[in-house]
Amino acid sequence: MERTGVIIVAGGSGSRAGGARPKQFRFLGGMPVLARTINTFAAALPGAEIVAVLPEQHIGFWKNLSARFDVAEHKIAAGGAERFHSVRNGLAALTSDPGLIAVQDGVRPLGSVAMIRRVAEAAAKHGAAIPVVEPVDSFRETDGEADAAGRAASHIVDRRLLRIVQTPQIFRAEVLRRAYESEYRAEFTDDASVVEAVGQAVCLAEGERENLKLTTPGDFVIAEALIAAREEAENEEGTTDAEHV
Ligand SMILES: Nc1ccn([C@@H]2O[C@H](COP(=O)(O)OP(=O)(O)OP(=O)(O)O)[C@@H](O)[C@H]2O)c(=O)n1
Ligand SMILES: C[C@](O)(CO)[C@H](O)COP(=O)(O)O
Repeated sequence: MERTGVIIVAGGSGSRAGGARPKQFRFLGGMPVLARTINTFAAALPGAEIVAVLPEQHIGFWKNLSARFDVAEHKIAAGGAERFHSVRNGLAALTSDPGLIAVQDGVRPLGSVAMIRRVAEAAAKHGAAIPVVEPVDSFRETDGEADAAGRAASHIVDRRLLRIVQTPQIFRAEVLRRAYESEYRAEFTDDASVVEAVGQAVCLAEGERENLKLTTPGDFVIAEALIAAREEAENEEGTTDAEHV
C-alpha cells in the first residue's frame, strides 16, 4: 500500500448533537469517539502519518483525555471556521510527503478497516476515491421557498441516480493540495467537491451503511447499539475481530 497521510477533521463544535463538549470528545463504548476513529485508521494504514484537527480551545483538553486511553500516535493541528479550513490546516501539518492523503470525519468512528483499504486502493488507481452507499429513502426537490402555510412545490428525484457520500475521501496528494489552494465556497461540503472544482474526476467506491456520521443525539444511541452488537459477536466467536477496532 502506498504511503498515506491521514487528516482526521474534528475541529467542529457539534451544535446539532448538543452536549457539554463537541461530539468528537464524547464517549462511545467506553472510549472517546475521536480515539476510535484514530485507532481504526492506524490499524487500516500502518505507518500512516495521522493529523487530528481540533478546535483550538480543546487541544489541551484532548491531550489530557487521550493520555488516559491507548490512542495511536497522531499530531495535532488547530481547526478553522469551516470543515474546508480545518482540512487546509491539516494539510499544512502533514510533514511526511505521502503519495496519498485521506480525509476523514473524526465523528465517523464505525467504518471498517476493509472499507478504508478499499477506498485507498481505488484512490491509488484513479487519483481520487470516496465511499458511497445507495439511499433507501425517497427524495423530493423543493422548487422554491415554502409559502406562509408551510407548503412548498416539489418534485420527486430519481433515487436510483443518487448516492450518499461518506468518508474517508482519499486522493493523490498533489491533487488534494492543489484543490485546497482554491477560495472557499459554500457548496464545498466535502473534499470530493473541492477536487472536482479543479477538474479531477472522483471514483465512487463501496461504502458501508454502518459508517455513520454522528450528527444528532439519536446517532449516538444507534452507534452504542452497533458497538455492543459487534463486541457481543466477537465474544461469541472468542476471537478479536481485526476488521473493527
Ligand atoms: N470547522 C469545522 C467544522 C467541522 N469539522 C469536522 O468535520 C466533520 C463533519 O462535520 P459535522 O458533522 O458537521 O460536525 P460539526 O460541524 O461539529 O457539527 P454541527 O454542524 O452540528 O455543528 C466533523 O468531524 C467535524 O468536527 C471541522 O473539522 N472543522
Ligand atoms: C464530508 C461529509 O461527511 C460527507 O458526507 C459531509 O459532507 C459533512 O457534512 P457537514 O455539513 O459537515 O455535516
